[in-house]
Amino acid sequence: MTSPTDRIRPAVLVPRRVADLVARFDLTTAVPGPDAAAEVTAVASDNRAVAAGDLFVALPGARAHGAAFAADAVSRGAHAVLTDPAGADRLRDLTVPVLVTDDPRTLLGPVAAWVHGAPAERLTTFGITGTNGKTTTTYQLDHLLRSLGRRGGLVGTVETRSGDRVLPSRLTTPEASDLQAVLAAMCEDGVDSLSMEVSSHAIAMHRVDGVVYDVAGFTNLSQDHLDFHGDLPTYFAAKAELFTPARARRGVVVVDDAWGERMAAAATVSVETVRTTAPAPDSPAADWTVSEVVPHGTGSAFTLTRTDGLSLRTSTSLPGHFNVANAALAVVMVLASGVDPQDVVAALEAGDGLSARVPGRMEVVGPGGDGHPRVVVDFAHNTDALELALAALRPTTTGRLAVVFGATGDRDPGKRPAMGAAAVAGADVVVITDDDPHDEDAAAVRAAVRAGAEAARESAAAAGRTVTVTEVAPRGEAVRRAVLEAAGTDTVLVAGRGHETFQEVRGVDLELDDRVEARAALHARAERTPTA
Ligand SMILES: CC(=O)N[C@H]1[C@@H](OP(=O)(O)OP(=O)(O)OC[C@H]2O[C@@H](n3ccc(=O)[nH]c3=O)[C@H](O)[C@@H]2O)O[C@H](CO)[C@@H](O)[C@@H]1O[C@H](C)C(=O)N[C@@H](C)C(=O)N[C@H](CCC(=O)O)C(=O)O
Ligand SMILES: Nc1ncnc2c1ncn2[C@@H]1O[C@H](COP(=O)(O)OP(=O)(O)OP(=O)(O)O)[C@@H](O)[C@H]1O
Repeated sequence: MTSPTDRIRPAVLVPRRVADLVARFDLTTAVPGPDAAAEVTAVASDNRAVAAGDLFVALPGARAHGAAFAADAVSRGAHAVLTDPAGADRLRDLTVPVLVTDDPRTLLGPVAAWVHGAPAERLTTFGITGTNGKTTTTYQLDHLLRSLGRRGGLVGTVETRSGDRVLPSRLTTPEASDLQAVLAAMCEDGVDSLSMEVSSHAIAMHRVDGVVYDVAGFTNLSQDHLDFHGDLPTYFAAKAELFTPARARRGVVVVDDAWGERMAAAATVSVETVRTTAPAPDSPAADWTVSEVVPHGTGSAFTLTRTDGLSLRTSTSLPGHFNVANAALAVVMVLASGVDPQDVVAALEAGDGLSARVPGRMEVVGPGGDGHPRVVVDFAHNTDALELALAALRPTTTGRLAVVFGATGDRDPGKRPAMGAAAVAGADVVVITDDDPHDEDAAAVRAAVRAGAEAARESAAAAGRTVTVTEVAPRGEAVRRAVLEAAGTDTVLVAGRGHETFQEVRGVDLELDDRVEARAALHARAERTPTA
């Protein structure tokens, strides 16, 4: 698990005078005031990540005030502290300059960008938001950019990549100070193009302040993260901010859902729209449409056409129509950045389309055959994604479709019964287990999911469909049983955790990787039936 102290930082740091920082950002100073010679070389907002020469930014938070950690930050070598008036009140005895502003969170990104020499301006930057599809689309984008001969850098839920430096992620979008340091490292590593996920939390928490994306992309919006945003319109509004001049130069919006239409209408930067499904009768025409979608290997081939007739045909190896939408978004974002369409066509041909491997996203860990089920691990952890993942696997499943999944503790309880119902609607065998219980009672979370599943099962039974619903914990055992009990023609979808390698139970990280569990179960099955 990535520790809170792990960071990718540039190796070469340029000192900045604290006095210049004060002047540039209109800061006030508390005793002892900036010593004219004081300099900082980087920025940290967590004391555990402070290196000698840093500016420590002590932020007020929901759980703590960063000022509580300022003395430790100074003992680790921080040259100055930036905080709010409440923080400054607690720091009268510090021996380094204490700089004050009313809302330091909104300055963290711009200050870190200034300290690192505005690294985002030295990269072509692509930022993707949306409830589902951000990770997949960033990998597809990165794949296409590399096929174009670009040197891609990546930031997202799975990992951060700068040249040869790779760091597993703790957050989808890192804290502003860490993000600016990564972008500076990318410049140092010769990266020229950034593909990154921008979560709604990140926008609301100012983590991407200090970046204006060359192209912003929107995948879709459905119920998620309401524990943080409160309601869907507020969640939407956080994402819509990405399509304003403060955050992007232009945008590409998938308008398959009504939220996409709203996003395109709300955008105050120039936006191109992409539609991959049949439009509702009164929908405006999209700038790009997807047609002629046919199965292609494990995924799909499709044609993408602009209203002026420009057209290209390509493919993705990732299963499901939603991955066609992600792929189309990636292509149009690259075109929107100004790359010549002929170069894009050539790169798609050279790079096998958008066939990026995305860890834990529709990842086939057992292809099926020889009497064994197909086993797929996916990150679907909300209702919409679960429905779509099941729908993506149904057409290629000749036997039963089984799903193993759970809901997260301490997060949006409203989605638990809905996920249970979605599983019953899409699968024949439903195995309810644990996701990350966090501090909640895991059995209570399962019971809430089960309530939705049982209600849906009864309705399905009334309509003549038989669905089996069971509850199995711990998760490893649930995966094992589902795989062992499946028939050779079945598909088992293990949903919700994707690439994750730890499960958090009451503050303890337990090792758990669905792909490892699934492979072990397939192995046990092969041992049990050597010539099935
Ligand atoms: C709601 C939210 O996003 N909160 C984030 C926020 O917390 P906070 O402002 O309440 O900060 P806090 O924990 O009270 O700490 C206050 C300050 O003290 C500092 N501190 C704290 C402890 C310590 O020992 N030393 C220290 O210096 C912290 O770095 C912070 O600057 O700032 C913290 C520091 O950066 C984050 O760790 C924390 O993320 C929490 C843990 C989190 O789980 N966030 C999730 C929900 C999130 O952001 N998810 C999205 C993706 C969602 C998705 O699409 O799936 C993401 O982008 O990852
Ligand atoms: N365009 C899409 N529409 C709906 N569902 C999708 C789409 N793309 C992927 N999914 C589903 O959502 C899951 C998460 O996909 P992905 O990791 O690419 O999205 P994400 O936005 O990064 O999610 P998160 O923010 O939760 O990490 C996938 O495992 C898949 O089941």
